[in-house]
Amino acid sequence: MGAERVTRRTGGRLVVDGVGLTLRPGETLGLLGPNGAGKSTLLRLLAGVLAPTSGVVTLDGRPLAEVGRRTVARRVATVEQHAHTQTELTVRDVVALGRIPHRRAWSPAPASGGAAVEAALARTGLADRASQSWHTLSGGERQRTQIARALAQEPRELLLDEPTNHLDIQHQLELLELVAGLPVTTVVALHDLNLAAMYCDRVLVLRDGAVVAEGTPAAVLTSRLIEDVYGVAAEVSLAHGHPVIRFLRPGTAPSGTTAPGSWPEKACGRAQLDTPVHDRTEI
Ligand SMILES: Nc1ncnc2c1ncn2[C@@H]1O[C@H](COP(=O)(O)OP(=O)(O)OP(=O)(O)O)[C@@H](O)[C@H]1O
Repeated sequence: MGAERVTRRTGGRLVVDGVGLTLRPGETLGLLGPNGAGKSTLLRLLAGVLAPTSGVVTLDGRPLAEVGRRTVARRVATVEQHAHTQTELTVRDVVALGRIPHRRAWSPAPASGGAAVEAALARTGLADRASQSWHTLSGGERQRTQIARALAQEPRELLLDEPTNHLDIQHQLELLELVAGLPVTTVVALHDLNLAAMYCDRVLVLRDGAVVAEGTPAAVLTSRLIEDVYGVAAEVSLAHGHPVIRFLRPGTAPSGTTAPGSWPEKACGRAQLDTPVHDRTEI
């Protein structure tokens, strides 16, 4: 899957601005950037749900329009931020929706949902919830059900929009562990830079719809980039080969120093004032 100079204009504004990307088979690419940067829109363009204003999205080097809707529907699974249903469905029913693109016309759905559905339920820890009504699930359980639906589809490309929303820390880690371990090419929009650093092979940072950085988390997630793109001061260190980001409260100096105006300055005197606040550790 790839994108060549993909642009999307909405409401007279460039929401996605000339994005190019080439996904490597099996990799997990993190899509980063502040609110409104264009992450969700780019995911929808990659999924073929939205059409680019200009540029082209490709699957195996062919434009999506040439590949055909049915093939795209089988190959590419998406998990959007907010899933709703008016219908009374069980967890298993929702997960079984993932099989629809694989069904031949007019063939009935298997009564149990089939092996792919059961495997997806088991992988997401929902097997014992399979008969529960979707409407009674917690936010996190709903999120996991959507992931299970995407897995039941047995896609080759998986597009996830902030899948860790609503999940407690254990389930955030488990979900990304699961996603990163799948033999599936994955693009995942994330707000948590530490999770991106832990689980993504590469990250792509968007700002105002345009790519501002792309590469391994260690190469991209520097304190300078975080300050530049998010306007937030951070210290970045390396642990187990990936960056660990510690955000600093506004006006706080890096560890080992003290920001002017904070209490030790008064206690320790003038020397502390000479430490520049912007001199932060960068890997
Ligand atoms: N249908 C629309 N009409 C007008 N503006 C839109 C439309 N869809 C998206 N936008 C705008 O496009 C920009 C990008 O939105 P998008 O949802 O892609 O950003 P995002 O990076 O996913 O944001 P977030 O992190 O907040 O989810 C936003 O400023 C949004 O308001």
